[in-house]
Amino acid sequence: KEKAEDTARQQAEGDTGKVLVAFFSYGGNTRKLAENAARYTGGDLFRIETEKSYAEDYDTCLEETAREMEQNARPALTTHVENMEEYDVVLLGFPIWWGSMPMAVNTFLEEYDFEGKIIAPFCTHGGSGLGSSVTDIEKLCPDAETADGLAVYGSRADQAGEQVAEWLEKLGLYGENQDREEEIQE
Ligand SMILES: Cc1cc2nc3c(=O)[nH]c(=O)nc-3n(C[C@H](O)[C@H](O)[C@H](O)COP(=O)(O)O)c2cc1C
Repeated sequence: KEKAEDTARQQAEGDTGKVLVAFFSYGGNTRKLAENAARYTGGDLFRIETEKSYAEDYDTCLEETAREMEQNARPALTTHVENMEEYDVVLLGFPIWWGSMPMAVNTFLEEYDFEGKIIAPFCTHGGSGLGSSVTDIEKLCPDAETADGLAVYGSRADQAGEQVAEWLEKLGLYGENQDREEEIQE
């Protein structure tokens, strides 16, 4: 089944090159955006996962992640992109944690060579918007081109299909062969 999906994705690729949709999500909000983005671009979906699991309890998770921020930690990842050199565009999704991206996204960005690639960030958040994430990405990946980012309120993640589609259209990444009508009817 996966092979067939891969082929369909390859056929859906436009002139913009091959797209990877890499995302980190703790509560599932960002995952919804990522799934839409993969569907609309025909890109490959990749979930950034950490060795450690963050506490389900929100306050405990806040404490854990605050400590990571203080220590400028690089949590180890259990998932890896085998063929990063094949991608021209990386749509990078994450929740805003403490005003920027989770430290696991830093680990991800340091693992690969993004030279010549376009990184288009998207996030879900509780009010911060993209925070300092874009600047942080640019610092970690000075050889990549950073495209305009998308910020969606976490509470709106379920209804963000159209926002995601419009963002991708602006970036010229919206796939012609995707059946947007099914998802977003006026
Ligand atoms: C540890 C932690 C820190 C957070 N820090 C912020 C923040 O600084 N600013 C903000 O707007 N939202 C913050 N949030 C809210 C999340 O960004 C928001 O709920 C997001 O949609 C979660 O995405 P997810 O379900 O994909 O994990 C934080 C959430 C958590 C769990």
